[in-house]
Amino acid sequence: MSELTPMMRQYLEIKADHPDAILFFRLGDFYEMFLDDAVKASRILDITLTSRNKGGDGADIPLCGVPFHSAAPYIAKLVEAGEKVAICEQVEDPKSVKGIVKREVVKVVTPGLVIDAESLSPKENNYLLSLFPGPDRWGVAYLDLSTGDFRVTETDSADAAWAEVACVNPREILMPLSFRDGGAGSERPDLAAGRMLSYVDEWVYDAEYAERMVRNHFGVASAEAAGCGSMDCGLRAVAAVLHYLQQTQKGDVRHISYLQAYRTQEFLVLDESSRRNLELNATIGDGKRRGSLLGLLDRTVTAMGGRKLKQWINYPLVSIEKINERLDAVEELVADAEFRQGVRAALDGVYDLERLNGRISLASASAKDLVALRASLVRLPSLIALLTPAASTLLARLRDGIDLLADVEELIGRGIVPDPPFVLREGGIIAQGYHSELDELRSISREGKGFIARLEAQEKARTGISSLKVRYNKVFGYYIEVTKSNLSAIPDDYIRRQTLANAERFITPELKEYEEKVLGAEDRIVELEYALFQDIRQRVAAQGERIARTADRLATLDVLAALADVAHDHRYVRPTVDEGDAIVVTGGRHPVVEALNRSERFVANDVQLDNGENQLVIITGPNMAGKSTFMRQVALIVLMAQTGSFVPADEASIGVVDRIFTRVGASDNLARGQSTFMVEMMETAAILRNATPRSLVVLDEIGRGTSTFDGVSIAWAVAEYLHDTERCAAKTLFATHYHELTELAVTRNRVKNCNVAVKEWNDQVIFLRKIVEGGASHSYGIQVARLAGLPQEVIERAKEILHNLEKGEYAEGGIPRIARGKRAGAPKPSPQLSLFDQGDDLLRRRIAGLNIAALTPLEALNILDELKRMV
Ligand SMILES: Nc1ncnc2c1ncn2[C@@H]1O[C@H](COP(=O)(O)OP(=O)(O)OP(=O)(O)O)[C@@H](O)[C@H]1O
Repeated sequence: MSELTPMMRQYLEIKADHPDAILFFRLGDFYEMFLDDAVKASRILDITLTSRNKGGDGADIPLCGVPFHSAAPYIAKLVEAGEKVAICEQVEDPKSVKGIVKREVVKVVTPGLVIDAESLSPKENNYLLSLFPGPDRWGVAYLDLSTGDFRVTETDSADAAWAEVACVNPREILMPLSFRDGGAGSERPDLAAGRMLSYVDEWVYDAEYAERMVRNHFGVASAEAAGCGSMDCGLRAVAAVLHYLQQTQKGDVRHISYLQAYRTQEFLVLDESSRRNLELNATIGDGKRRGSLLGLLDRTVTAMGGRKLKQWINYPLVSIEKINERLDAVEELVADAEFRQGVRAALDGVYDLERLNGRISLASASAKDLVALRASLVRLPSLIALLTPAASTLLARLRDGIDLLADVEELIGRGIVPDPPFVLREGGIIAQGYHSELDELRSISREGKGFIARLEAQEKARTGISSLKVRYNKVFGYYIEVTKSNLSAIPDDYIRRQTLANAERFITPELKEYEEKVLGAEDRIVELEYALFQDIRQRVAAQGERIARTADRLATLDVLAALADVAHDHRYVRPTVDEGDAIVVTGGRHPVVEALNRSERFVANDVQLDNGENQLVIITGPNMAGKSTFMRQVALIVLMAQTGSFVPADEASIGVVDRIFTRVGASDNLARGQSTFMVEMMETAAILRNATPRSLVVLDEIGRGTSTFDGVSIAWAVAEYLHDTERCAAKTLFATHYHELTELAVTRNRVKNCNVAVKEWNDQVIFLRKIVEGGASHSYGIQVARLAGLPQEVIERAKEILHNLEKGEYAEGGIPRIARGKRAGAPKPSPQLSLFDQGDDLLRRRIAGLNIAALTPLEALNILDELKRMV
């Protein structure tokens, strides 16, 4: 080590503090990477890896580099590949007499802290999420550094905390260091996968430190004032985020000025699988946005509106007052098409103010960003004018809360040219008239250039050399060029500088004097422009809170207008949302199936669920009839109503729901090492534990993942439990293929049977898609299998087996009908009896199945004994 060059020593020292990051080590106009970092970076970035003797001991060190001026895309690519990048610059060392000698890390870019990569999709947040597992609660905090959106909550279980992770979908998760080995990350590898896990020292989570951190950052007297309230675990999760920010972002993070604390009870609780099953954000099949509820409703015209809509859909409200406030606003926008379109058009040119604000605050905004901010602000007065007559409380509040930010608009308009260049250091950014010294320098530069043109004419006249040129290059500055044939005519005051093949170059004292003035002015212009730009950017950054508030209001307005637009186009109606206990929907439709499945007209259906006679609705019907679609549609209508959206129905009255649980189909979670059946049972257990009479439960064929007898028994018992247990007597839709369950209605008075009607025609089944009262008589599984293209031979044999099963399994003489032919020497299987036969029926069937003529006396005696025991 002692033989290393000083530079390498410095590199290794810095690297020791950032072992998990690729170090971008500034050397002149390049960022260099060494050793393992170089090997990794050259592979990911596909750039040349070289080696050089920097070790001083003869050892070659691998290295690669990227130009300083165009480093951003390389950094973005590394971060995209899941790496952290520590940017190390030369900084002035106050202790050093010579000036710049020190290098230090000025910023660490991590996947969760990306603010301006192309990979940031406009309508998605890029969250850094922090988990703090306390003894009985979990703190969850998440921040989008690019927008300043910062939220905190607490959950009462690890599952609920991971449900937040699934919903928030962060790129990076912060956890206490003690969880590195086999801790929380390994608890849910499926959710941890694909996200960077970063660990924070335990002491950061110390209550006192956390409180101090939060107070200092938000400049408030207590954590309570910062919005953390009494969330002790939440506070610690927040502190970890702030600590991590301090470690990675050396710059100002003023735009992170507001922490939004929420309690899960303030929202309709949706667990992870319900969000997935209802396809709120993405489809189950291909994980795409198209085909999801969000995909359908997202007609927002701004990126911030898109992000807010996602927030609304994932966190529907439970406050009737707030829901109706949103619905009033949507109604006003639905009713007046001109108003709605006007608002949407006014918002259409508004840029992503949240991200612009983030970049401005983090001093990475370009002049173009400031111009974009101004272009957005310019649109606000006409938007306010449009909103002036708005009557609904929410629209009026938004209108009154939008800050025109006229001072910011004026400053940018006065200071920055309308179409500035991308590169800040090229000049041409600051508008004429903004700064007198700059104007003066510019006129010197202009005049200087004019002087040089005049000088050329003057020298031509003085020397009589018509081909004489005044030119400029970086080495000599301005010079006079005379071709060889004219050399005899040059005056005495010309000083030779360079001889070329055909010409010679000269300077004169007068030319040099002007040159100094012009070039000096130009250098100073670039410097001054940059300083002025930084000053403007800082002054705008100081207004970050105001910009953030206005951005939030514009986003809300955008969401309301988008919901209204969809409602208008798809003929949705305003639901009545109240405290009643009933969900009554007439002519309900599945919003997405209706919109996307154009090959079949959507058949609307009614539903009534309440805590009385219609608490538990058992839905039977063939496969493919539309049971799942119907149940999901009910859940989506409730969810949309509580989001503040109109709903796809002729009429809907929704008694507000506290939770929606869905247990739909088989969702394997092999990554978690659990079987399909296990997951199904765990989800069912969670429902029975957490449902309340105000909840909506959707159960689709539970118990299907095991043997028929076990399955039907579990399904039956679960249904009974949901009916009989007061604590969790939720409004329940229960689809099943076990027709036996329809019997529940006989003994339980809050059970209703429904089925999805079909028509039989020529041994074919025609789906009517209509939900009607009563249980289904048939499964029609075989007909559906035929539709799916099973070979005719298999279909015929299945029918035969079905017939036999229905008629009893044995032919006369005890020959089993299902297996073709007799099994030699095998003991006779006992006849499979219906689960729900009464004891007498068993006896009767056993006797009916006897072929007396074929029995030996001993067999007859044994059977008699068996029958006696049965009695
Ligand atoms: N009301 C409806 N109107 C029009 N098409 C519908 C309707 N309901 C369902 N469909 C169509 O029928 C298809 C099958 O519906 P769904 O999956 O809900 O049936 P299912 O009864 O749950 O079937 P399985 O028991 O096999 O799961 C859907 O993909 C949808 O396109």
